[in-house]
Amino acid sequence: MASSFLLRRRVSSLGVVSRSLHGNMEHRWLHLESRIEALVTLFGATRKFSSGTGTTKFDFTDLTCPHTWYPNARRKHRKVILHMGPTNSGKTHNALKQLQSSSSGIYCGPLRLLAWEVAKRLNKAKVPCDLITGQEREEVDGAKHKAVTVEMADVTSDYQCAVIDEIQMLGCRTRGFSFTRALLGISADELHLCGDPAAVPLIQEILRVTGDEVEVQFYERLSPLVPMKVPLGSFSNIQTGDCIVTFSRRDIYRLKRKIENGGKHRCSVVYGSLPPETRTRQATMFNDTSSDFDVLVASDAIGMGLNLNISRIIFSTMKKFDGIEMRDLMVPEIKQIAGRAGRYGSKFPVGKVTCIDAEDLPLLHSSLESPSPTLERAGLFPTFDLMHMYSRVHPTNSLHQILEHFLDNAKLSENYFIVDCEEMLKVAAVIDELPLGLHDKYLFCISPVDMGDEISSQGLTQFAQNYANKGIVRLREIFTPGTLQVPKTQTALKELESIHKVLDLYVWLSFRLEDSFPDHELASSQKAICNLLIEEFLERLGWQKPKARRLPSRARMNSLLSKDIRQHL
Ligand SMILES: Nc1ncnc2c1ncn2[C@@H]1O[C@H](COP(=O)(O)OP(=O)(O)OP(=O)(O)O)[C@@H](O)[C@H]1O
Ligand SMILES: [Mg+2]
Repeated sequence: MASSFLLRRRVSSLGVVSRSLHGNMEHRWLHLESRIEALVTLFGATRKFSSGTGTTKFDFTDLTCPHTWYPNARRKHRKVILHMGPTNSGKTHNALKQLQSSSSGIYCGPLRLLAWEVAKRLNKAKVPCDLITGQEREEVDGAKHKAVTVEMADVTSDYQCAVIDEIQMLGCRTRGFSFTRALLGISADELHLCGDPAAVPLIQEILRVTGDEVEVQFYERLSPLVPMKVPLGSFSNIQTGDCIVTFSRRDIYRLKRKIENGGKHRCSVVYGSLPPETRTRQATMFNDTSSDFDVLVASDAIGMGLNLNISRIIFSTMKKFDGIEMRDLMVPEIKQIAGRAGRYGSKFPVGKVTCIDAEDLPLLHSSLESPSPTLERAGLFPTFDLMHMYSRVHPTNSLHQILEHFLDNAKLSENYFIVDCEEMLKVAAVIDELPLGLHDKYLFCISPVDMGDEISSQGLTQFAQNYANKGIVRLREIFTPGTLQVPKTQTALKELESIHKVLDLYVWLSFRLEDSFPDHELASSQKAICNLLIEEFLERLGWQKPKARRLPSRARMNSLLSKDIRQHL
């Protein structure tokens, strides 16, 4: 499988970027320069800015007034409606009703899956809606509505209505700043925020300086959630509609096999590094009562985003490795996951929740009874414009140095924290070696690369090197179509998931540097093939009823793929 990607760690000679190949960038730079001048004006006439002499009185690291970064939104008197309540209480449903009946609008969600679902819902209701995520642009004729992932929220257009879902994520250590940006920056007459009541005081405090009108609506759960007094005990007690929650992929596959070996149930799986398309299809199979897949084994990736017909959530553990240490699950995590059981309107109107081991029950019960701790601060990150202005005054600084400077010196009001940008720093350390402009470097830094994944990080390095050297990155230079296979082991599966991440990264870059990453179609079709091969692996794994295999793998794939994609097989 690894031979599919000829990833090289180093390219010996670094060429000079061909400007002609970057023609489309020139226009963007001119536009950026004028925006920067406008920003300098906006930040106050009393502060002096001089890029020519290298002296300035402008404090770029003063981030105490982030609401002033968004003049469009500040010109509006926004009506902000907070829909606050537990999971499954109809918050998003009600906000979407407003969006649907507005003349123009935008939905911003934390996940691609949520944006897909909203675009589908609006289009079905005959409200044309574009879908825009980092990796998708599906434009619908006449659309005045958009469903986007929060990072893609547009803060330059005007909307009648906007929705930001799962707004409590503004406290997220890494992605919080995107929610803060949407909250402060979206220019809409009506802004609907859906989420956990723990975010209410902070949002009210943040919006105190914007002049917006704020109204809070509290919601109750639409269906009961019953914490069980008894643990699952034996696996023979697993029933149709159960969802077993665990946090490592190894445990997910171990539990799937264990349950399927019992001979009574088949398991769909959902976890973070599965491609989103595969996650959706696994969820669809679980929801479909006519399929064999009646039990779900999942990580906390089900906490948000998927509509699942779960009867009972069963925690296999109440501990999780958070990248640094094994720790107990926190109250909001437990409530978010447990709340998935008993979705309103599904065939399981009462949700139940328990653990495999009796010793975990006290933590489960106490957490479900506790309110989530109040959010204290929202994530913030300097805009690219600020970093660019700083770099004009300190032209020798690398992006890594610029980022570190902002991290070390940022001045913040008490409502904000600077988000963790470890991942960006890792990319910057690689990219700073290349002859690229600041904007290009920044683009690679904010790309959806997983630097903890060796194949994914090597993919990024090679894309950046080829881009810097030649100005054009052909997918075939590092990837040989036709070599992907159904994985036979979990190691091979993990590798295929990583290859999917690299292809996803290519697609992401192709939307931003269209001329330099021209193989958008090929990358998309190879991604689709990865999804099918991963699904084929999942179907082959574990116990199977004799009738379970419907079609031989190649025939099934051909039946699902378009002619365009089949030619790459
Ligand atoms: N008034 C309603 N009529 C019909 N269905 C509804 C209504 N309100 C909510 N639902 C359905 O109930 C389910 C839960 O609603 P919704 O997704 O809005 O909850 P939520 O509070 O946003 O939950 P979460 O915290 O999980 O995001 C959805 O399937 C939704 O379509
Ligand atoms: Mg919701």
